[in-house]
Amino acid sequence: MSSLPNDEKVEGQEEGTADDPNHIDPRLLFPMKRARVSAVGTTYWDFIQLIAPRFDPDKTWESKDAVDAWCLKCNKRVTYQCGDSSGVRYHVRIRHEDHLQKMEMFSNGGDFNDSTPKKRKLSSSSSYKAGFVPTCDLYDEYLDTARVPTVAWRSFGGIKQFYGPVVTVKCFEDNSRVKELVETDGKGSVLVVDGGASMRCALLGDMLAIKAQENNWAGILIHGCVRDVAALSKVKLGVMALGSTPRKSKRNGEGQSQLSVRLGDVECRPNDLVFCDLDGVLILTAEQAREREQKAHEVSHSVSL
Ligand SMILES: O=C([O-])CC(=O)C(=O)O
Ligand SMILES: [Mg+2]
Repeated sequence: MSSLPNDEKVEGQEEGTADDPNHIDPRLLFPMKRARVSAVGTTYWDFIQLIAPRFDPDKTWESKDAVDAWCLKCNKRVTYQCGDSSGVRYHVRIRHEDHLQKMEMFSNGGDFNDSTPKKRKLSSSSSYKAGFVPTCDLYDEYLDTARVPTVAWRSFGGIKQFYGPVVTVKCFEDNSRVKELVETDGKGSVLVVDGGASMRCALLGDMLAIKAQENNWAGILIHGCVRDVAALSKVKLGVMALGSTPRKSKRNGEGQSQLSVRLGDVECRPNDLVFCDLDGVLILTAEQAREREQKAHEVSHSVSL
């Protein structure tokens, strides 16, 4: 897994670097303090530590400062962003299954306060608990049964990897529907906007992105343009688009939501599950997403019996 793009180079550091995937200066490592403990006393963080942005013996680092995580067993960097441990959970699930099986906590999506694994009702759409998985790992698993739009996406938001069930908007140079939707509760969904690839005006800027972040959208994917690029990069929201332009869009109440939309050479439907990161975009059908969830459920259930 690659490091996050906004990792900073460590100034004045003598050994190791904070952005080398295979080497770390041990002085940069610090434990995750808020790791919740499973029924059998283990956590996802038993051999994974957080990476501080620089060496400072006088500072007590917190998880919000971490630039990524480090697996002490694999000697490998693991993706981590404050508030999002899905990269760590994915790493433990894929590389340290034995540890995971001891934990008995996969069934409740990593919410370790509930120590008794329960049978979980499988949802039809919006609660995919398997967590973020890098798009290249998903591609290797699904090959071309997953949809990968042949589109030169650029990442504009402060969150570089995001995923969620799809809510669609189809519009052309009019962002009325986008504005309406970011003012509603996104429930962790990704807003997929088919803007007809228009480069003439921007369908999103920092104000609408902040609204989306406040209203629990995981991200916004725009087959079109954004603006306010400098400010957008500071908003803790996933935003990917084709490019940017200063020109704003119309707002004449045009456009439709929850239609099947087109992203370059692929179709994207409401309730598909979309994964976005710096490698691009990968879309699973709702059926594939349910199968994933079912598999995760079976693993956890066999563990908890
Ligand atoms: O208001 C718009 O249409 C886009 C924009 O500039 C913003 O969201 O900040
Ligand atoms: Mg603006």
